[in-house]
Amino acid sequence: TRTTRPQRLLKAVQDRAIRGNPKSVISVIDHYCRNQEWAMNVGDEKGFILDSVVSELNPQTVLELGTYCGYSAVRIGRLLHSGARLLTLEFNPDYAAVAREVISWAGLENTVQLVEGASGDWIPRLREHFGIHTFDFIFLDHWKEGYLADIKLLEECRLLRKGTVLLADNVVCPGAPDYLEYVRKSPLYDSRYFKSHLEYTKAEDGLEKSVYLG
Ligand SMILES: O=C(NCCNC(=O)c1cc(-c2ccc(F)cc2)cc(O)c1O)c1cc(O)ncn1
Ligand SMILES: [Mg+2]
Repeated sequence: TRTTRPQRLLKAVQDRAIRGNPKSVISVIDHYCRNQEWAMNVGDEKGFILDSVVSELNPQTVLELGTYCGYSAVRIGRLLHSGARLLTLEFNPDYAAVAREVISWAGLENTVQLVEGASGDWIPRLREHFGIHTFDFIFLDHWKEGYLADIKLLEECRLLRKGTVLLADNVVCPGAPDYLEYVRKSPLYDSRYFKSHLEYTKAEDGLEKSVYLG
């Protein structure tokens, strides 16, 4: 049977990227998705904004919702200082299998931990299962319809603290209107939109950065 898009992306990484070199994994994926086959990675343009938010924050505990092929896990993981950890949740087992290989090829298996399952099931168990108190940084890039429910769950589970930064991908395309309305209206958040483009295209998209005020 035919290979899947994530499997073809992984083959490009294994054929073309340097093992243990996150920068080369990122550039191979971006070149492949721009020139051969589009894929829903956050990409280089929005990735540059993601990099600047992470670098400025220098977080110790990071949560990513929606791993897909592991591109943003590698982007974030490469910037974390020793001792810092990224926990990334992926529901789709086929995506998770590819992402584990991409994260390992980048040499980030000790920094990035991939957990398979639904975010709604895992969020209430993160504290007792992984000994996490609160997150410094959260990147939302999974089901767009799930963004709002999941941040409300994170609030309920007291996994946010004063100053926790949430960065949400695709708030314009495909869009997350209920999430945007909530973070922009709620007194619990200070929110700002970073205008950009849908990965590897000219269509508008952007990232919403929301600081939890607690
Ligand atoms: O779809 C699941 N995850 C991907 C979420 N991400 C996206 O959907 C996504 C989509 C797009 C996108 C934009 C324009 C377009 F024309 C087509 C797709 C871009 C992005 O940057 C994304 O991040 C999923 C499945 C499942 O069974 N269980 C849990 N999650
Ligand atoms: Mg996305």
